[in-house]
Amino acid sequence: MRNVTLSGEQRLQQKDLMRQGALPKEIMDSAQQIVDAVREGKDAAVRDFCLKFDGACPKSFRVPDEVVKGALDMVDPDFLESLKRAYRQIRDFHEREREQSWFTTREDGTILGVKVTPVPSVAVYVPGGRAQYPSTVLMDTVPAKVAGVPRVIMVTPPQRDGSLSAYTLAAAAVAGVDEVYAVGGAQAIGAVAYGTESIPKVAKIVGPGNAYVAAAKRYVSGDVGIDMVAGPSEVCVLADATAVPAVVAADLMAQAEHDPLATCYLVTDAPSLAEEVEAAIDILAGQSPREKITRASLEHGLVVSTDSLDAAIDAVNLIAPEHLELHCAQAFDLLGRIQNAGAIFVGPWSSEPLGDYVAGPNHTLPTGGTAVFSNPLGVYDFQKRSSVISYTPQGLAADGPAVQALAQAEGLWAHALSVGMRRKLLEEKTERFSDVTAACADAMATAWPRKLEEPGVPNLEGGRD
Ligand SMILES: NC(=O)c1ccc[n+]([C@@H]2O[C@H](COP(=O)([O-])OP(=O)(O)OC[C@H]3O[C@@H](n4cnc5c(N)ncnc54)[C@H](O)[C@@H]3O)[C@@H](O)[C@H]2O)c1
Ligand SMILES: N[C@H](CO)Cc1c[nH]c[nH+]1
Ligand SMILES: [Zn+2]
Repeated sequence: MRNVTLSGEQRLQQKDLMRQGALPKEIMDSAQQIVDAVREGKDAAVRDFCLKFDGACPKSFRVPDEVVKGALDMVDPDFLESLKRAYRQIRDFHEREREQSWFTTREDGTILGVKVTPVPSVAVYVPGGRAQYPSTVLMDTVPAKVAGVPRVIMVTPPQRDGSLSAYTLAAAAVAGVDEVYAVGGAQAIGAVAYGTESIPKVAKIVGPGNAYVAAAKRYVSGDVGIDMVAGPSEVCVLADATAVPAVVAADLMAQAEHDPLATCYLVTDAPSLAEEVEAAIDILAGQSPREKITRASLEHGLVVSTDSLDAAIDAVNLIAPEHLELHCAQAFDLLGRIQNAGAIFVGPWSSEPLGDYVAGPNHTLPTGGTAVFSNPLGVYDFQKRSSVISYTPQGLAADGPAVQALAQAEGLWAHALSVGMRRKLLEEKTERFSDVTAACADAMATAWPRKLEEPGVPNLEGGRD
């Protein structure tokens, strides 16, 4: 790992962060080319990329429903029991996020509110390149189902033999995915963003993936909704002298083993901790079947050593990691000072993999510094809000003059007319909207009922003239 040592008033700078997670330009370019080719060439293009990047392509991208359900009988009972435990806890957590429609009635009878509607169709991306992710099937699908999304389709890359993992399919059956397609990478994102002969276009794409998937999602956003940039995994451990080096090492390695582009940070004000953690990593990584990926990732990891907890916390907030672990005495007391992190694991017992699998909060989280403005995937990502506005004649009479004055200031005559015409109908004691002729005759007078006073001219360089 690289080392940055800060002392006194020194603080971590953006230039100290290599930001592997922030999607390199070559990957953005490559993802764009793949998406454009799929938009143009549809199934045939998807098939070419599938063969090129996954080494195999199934005859049909759609996985028959009976194959999905059949996977439940193929997997180990212990796995299935654990999967169902995870499902229940994820569901319980996300039920709390569901937003309800609400309405309020003013004294004049006017009703205002918010109508909540599920997104009509979503594609959940489930990664499947360097590992299988049945846990991500649950994390992506449960909030969609809690929100009431009527069509949830899942896309995930085929394995080298063109099949899908029984674990992943069993998770799709437990979570209630409506349709499964064996297609992954940027080509899957292009396919569900624009549609092909056999893969449907959806309204929104969610879920994590490697840098190609994240880059493709960013590229198609706008033409289709996306949740966030959830790219290669990240963890930041904030540790003081109470931290146990081997435990910190295991937690860094737990994210490093996802992807050579995963990024690990250790931020500490304890003088010898970093060396002890690195020594523990050396021993432990040698035993991992994923040693190569783990070491490749840790090579660009960063250790930030500080001589104060304040500088350490500032560094964490600048990093804005996907996952933050607080290995500190009185860890809960630090929570209020953490501004930027996708998920915060408080205290030494809160192993990040608990959050990956079973705790309940979502493990699809913002990466590459986007935790400064993004949220964990949640039910809110699958719900849209429409404002509801229903006026009574009394409400119109009360608010109408303000609308007309504001419309007049904006020079929007018909806006004022729209309200003025209704006021005229009220004045004439008729609520018959079909009888507008009389109101029209008086339209100008009603639209600009009173000349506004000319305002002064603001001096844009400061002060008032
Ligand atoms: N941020 C989160 O919430 C979160 C959650 C879970 C996993 N993850 C991350 O998801 C990722 C999973 O990655 P993965 O690779 O295992 O699976 P993946 O499904 O994301 O990516 C595999 C696909 O990438 C494409 N690909 C591979 N090499 C390519 C190349 N050179 N050019 C173009 N396309 C190429 C292929 O189409 C392949 O099917 C990891 O980075 C992991 O850290 C993130
Ligand atoms: N740590 C990943 C999010 O960055 C989620 C995950 C799934 N399985 C194991 N881990
Ligand atoms: Zn993980």
